[in-house]
Amino acid sequence: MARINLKDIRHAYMDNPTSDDDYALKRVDHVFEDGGAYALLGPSGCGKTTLLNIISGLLRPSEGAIHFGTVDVTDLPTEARNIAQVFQFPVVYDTMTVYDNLAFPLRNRGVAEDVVDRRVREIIGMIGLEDRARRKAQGLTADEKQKISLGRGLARADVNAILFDEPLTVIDPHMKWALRTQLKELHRRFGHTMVYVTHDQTEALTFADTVVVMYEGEIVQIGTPEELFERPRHTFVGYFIGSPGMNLLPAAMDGGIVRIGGQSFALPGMPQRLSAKRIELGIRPEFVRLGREGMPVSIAKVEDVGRKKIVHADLEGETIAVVIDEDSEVPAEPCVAFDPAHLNLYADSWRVEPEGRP
Ligand SMILES: Nc1ncnc2c1ncn2[C@@H]1O[C@H](COP(=O)(O)OP(=O)(O)OP(=O)(O)O)[C@@H](O)[C@H]1O
Repeated sequence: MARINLKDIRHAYMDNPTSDDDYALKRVDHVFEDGGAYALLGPSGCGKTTLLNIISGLLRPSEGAIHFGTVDVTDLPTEARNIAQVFQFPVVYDTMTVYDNLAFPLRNRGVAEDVVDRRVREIIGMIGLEDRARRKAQGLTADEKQKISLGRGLARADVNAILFDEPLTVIDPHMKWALRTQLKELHRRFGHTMVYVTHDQTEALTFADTVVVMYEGEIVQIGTPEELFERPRHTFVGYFIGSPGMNLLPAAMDGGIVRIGGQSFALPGMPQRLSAKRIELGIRPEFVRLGREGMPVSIAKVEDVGRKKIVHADLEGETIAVVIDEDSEVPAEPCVAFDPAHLNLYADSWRVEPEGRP
């Protein structure tokens, strides 16, 4: 296992990049701690796979260096980095049995056959393929083959890190949940450094202790699932995490007072003035109260989503989402009020950090 240190990494796929926009990765300076479970989360094209390929050695960064522990691996090929990788689509030996596929990475390293057997049995149980152990991979479903790929990635105990690139794409939704839980359990037991790429927030938030959110080639926030929910550092995180995402309302600020429409909010720890082109007030739909007091709204739509309802309303020309319990009623003359403890202020998309508070 190893601590992975990405030192001032930038990457451009084109020759002679000139502006920031020419870089698929603008600048990444970050440490993945030894034994941590990390998710790289972000929309398509934000640079997740580029970053993962730099860690695995499939790609050499245009600038910067990468260290595994104390070793500079920037110029080392993948084979020399001692990592396991699981890709989006199955990589299995069709003519080998499920058992031999899982044993392969261990036998390849000369691990004693009794240790191989113990480990392979453990992994086969974990991926739920006990009854297929002696069958050739050929003829298995894509779903089953991907479980073999996952199992192969987990087989060796002595790797520096295990890298997963959207590994559950071909797995059916029910099994996804089970495998994610097992991966987490495995992480707890063996303590591998794991980096897991996904564009699915549920996958990221349930798998990882720390989520690295990427947007347009940059890391916009690194935090626990709670931090990303409570205090999104960037409006993109507010919008991307949560279902529905955070409400962002155009605001003005003067003398430390934030205004939206006719309403004023005194937020503790805010500067007196902000020199930003765009100021927004962010509040999660879960922290908006719908009742008879506050700012009047008109209701556009009410969605029933199981145990909750999502109310979409119009507040002074802006659409706002509110989450209420399924048995709550929408009042005749509805108003919204914001829980001040959960208000976030954004200047040009970045959170204004209150002085003396997190
Ligand atoms: N081989 C390549 N040559 C040129 N541009 C590339 C190459 N690979 C990726 N890119 C570009 O780099 C940017 C980042 O791509 P990357 O695949 O890292 O994003 P991603 O977040 O992993 O997206 P996805 O989830 O769709 O795989 C994108 O604009 C993409 O078009």
